[in-house]
Amino acid sequence: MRLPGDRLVLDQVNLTLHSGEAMLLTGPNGAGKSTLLRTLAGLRSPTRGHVERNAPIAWLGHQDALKPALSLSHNLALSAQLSSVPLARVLQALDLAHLADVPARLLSSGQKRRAAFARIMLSDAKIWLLDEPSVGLDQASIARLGAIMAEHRKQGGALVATTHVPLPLPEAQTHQLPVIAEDTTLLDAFDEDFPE
Ligand SMILES: Nc1ncnc2c1ncn2[C@@H]1O[C@H](COP(=O)(O)OP(=O)(O)OP(=O)(O)O)[C@@H](O)[C@H]1O
Repeated sequence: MRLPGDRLVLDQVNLTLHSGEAMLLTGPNGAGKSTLLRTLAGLRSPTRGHVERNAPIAWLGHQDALKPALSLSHNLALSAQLSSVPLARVLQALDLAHLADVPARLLSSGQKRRAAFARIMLSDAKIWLLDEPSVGLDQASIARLGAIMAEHRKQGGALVATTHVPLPLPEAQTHQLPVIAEDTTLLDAFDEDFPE
């Protein structure tokens, strides 16, 4: 994968994920974990090669995408309306039920992260693509996330997660990405993204 500035971040990546499986993308800052995940999601096209997806995907990015003035349950209302999973069950699984009527602006960062994860659970998608899902979560919440991800796999789902910390994902494949590009090429990328 080449980014603006002719920056090579991913080279010779070959991954396969089956139903029930999980994959962790690891590597240092800047190695290309998010870029690979965005490519898997179809948010970016690979310079060479291709991605085959044969099931719907749900995407958890770095932004929690909550409207500050709306309550947690209002923020999730549209996803809940389209979902086959009851919102109450999702809120309970994420220990968010007691916060349903609280405006999102009053939630802590870990609570916001769990709220963003609620959308994933409500998506009905078979493939979950999770960019650093545990950021801001305490140990109990990470364990809860582990149980939710295990249940998703048990139901035939699959997931790919980027992470800098160990996640409770038994029998997950780990794909470690190396840093390929020098950071100095970023300046060229900047010029290309924002021409004068
Ligand atoms: N649109 C872009 N244009 C140019 N370079 C980019 C662009 N997006 C990302 N990069 C560069 O590509 C490299 C990989 O970025 P990416 O965000 O995928 O890394 P990462 O492994 O997820 O890092 P982190 O662990 O810090 O989240 C970085 O050096 C980044 O600066």
